[in-house]
Amino acid sequence: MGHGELRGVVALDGPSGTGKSSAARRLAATLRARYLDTGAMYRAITLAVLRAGVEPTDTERVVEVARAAKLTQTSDPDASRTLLDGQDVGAEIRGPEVTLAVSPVSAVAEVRELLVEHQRAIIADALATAGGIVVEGRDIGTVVAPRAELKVYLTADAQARAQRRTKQDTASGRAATVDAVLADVQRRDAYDSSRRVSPLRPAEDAVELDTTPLDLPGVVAALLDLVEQRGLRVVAVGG
Ligand SMILES: Nc1ncnc2c1ncn2[C@@H]1O[C@H](COP(=O)(O)OP(=O)(O)O)[C@@H](O)[C@H]1O
Ligand SMILES: Nc1ccn([C@@H]2O[C@H](COP(=O)(O)OP(=O)(O)O)[C@@H](O)[C@H]2O)c(=O)n1
Repeated sequence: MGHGELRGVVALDGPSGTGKSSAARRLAATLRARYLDTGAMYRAITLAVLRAGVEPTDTERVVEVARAAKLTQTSDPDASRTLLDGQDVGAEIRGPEVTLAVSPVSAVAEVRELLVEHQRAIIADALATAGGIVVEGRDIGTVVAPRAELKVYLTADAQARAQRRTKQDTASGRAATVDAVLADVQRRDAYDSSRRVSPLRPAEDAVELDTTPLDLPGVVAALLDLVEQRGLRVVAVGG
């Protein structure tokens, strides 16, 4: 497999609706690098919990389900797929049931240990085969890849984030009002930031980027600038 133009790990963290997934995917595609959506992995385990009829707050049983689940997360930016027990669950994990239950499931230490180990293996494989990977989530710069070559913490006004999410939900056929989405975004912000294990927060050496006034191409351009400033973009030879 030919190497892309990114050398190393770019860690993108931040709250919901700041543009992590879209920006990370576009950045990775531009640099012919890999892309890892860690939120999709927490969502898939949450789906497994719901399917098993387990309460998201029943820690012991949540851990059992997480251990038994067969999760596959691919890292192709043009076709990022999430498989649970062999089935593509990409659409279902974005639904409201999973969104409502994902924060308590993600707060369980054993669930995080399992997934962090899995994520590190995917990152190691990407570095060996493609040379670079853009990883997005809540704890990438702080826990999953603390030695990432570039860490960016995306922010945006809650109102702007809720508007983006509402538009996205409506476009994918899910009824949503800005008020309801704003309430969900604020609930998850509070839960994810205050949990004991790996709370959402910027790494000390992260660059903060406020995306409120930017459109998506603007965010990607700012990220590309940072990648180039750090000397992480290399010209592919014979790739
Ligand atoms: N800078 C931006 N301006 C406007 N819309 C954006 C911007 N960044 C992302 N979006 C849109 O907002 C929605 C949420 O973005 P997403 O990348 O899923 O955020 P996150 O992964 O941080 O939750 C998507 O529909 C995306 O296209
Ligand atoms: N690295 C990560 C990624 C997601 N998560 C959890 O998973 C949830 C869903 O993440 P996501 O990135 O898919 O959610 P959105 O921001 O796209 O709505 C978050 O609210 C966190 O509770 C986490 O704890 N750690």
